[in-house]
Amino acid sequence: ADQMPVPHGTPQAAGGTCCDSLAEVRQNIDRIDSAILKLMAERGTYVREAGRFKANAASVQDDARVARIIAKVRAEAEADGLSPDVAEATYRAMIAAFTEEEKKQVETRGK
Ligand SMILES: O=C(O)C(=O)C[C@]1(C(=O)O)C=C[C@@H](O)C=C1
Repeated sequence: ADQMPVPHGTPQAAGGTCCDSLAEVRQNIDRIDSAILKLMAERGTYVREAGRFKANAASVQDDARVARIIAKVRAEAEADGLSPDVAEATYRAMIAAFTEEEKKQVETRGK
């Protein structure tokens, strides 16, 4: 309904082979989101594992480690053709949420 009869410009995704419709664009975004979520779930299992090595909730947050992750993520994003700012914003939000979960885990575990 909100699609234009003729799209602007030429396709840029999948080596210029996609897409012919907004529906096709969104099918691909949904497919990629499912893959990202599986990787996030796997990442979460290792964040939980990191919690096993933290003495207490106050030591969960490691700002130096976060700074190293962000620097690496920005460089990799650049090399992959992804905006480093988009990558950094996404990672800061993701790490903040994982950090909260890890803090709760460490607070509530048996001593
Ligand atoms: O590397 C750690 O020590 C972690 O707990 C994992 C993680 C992350 O999500 O990458 C989470 C919290 C810390 O602030 C740093 C990094």
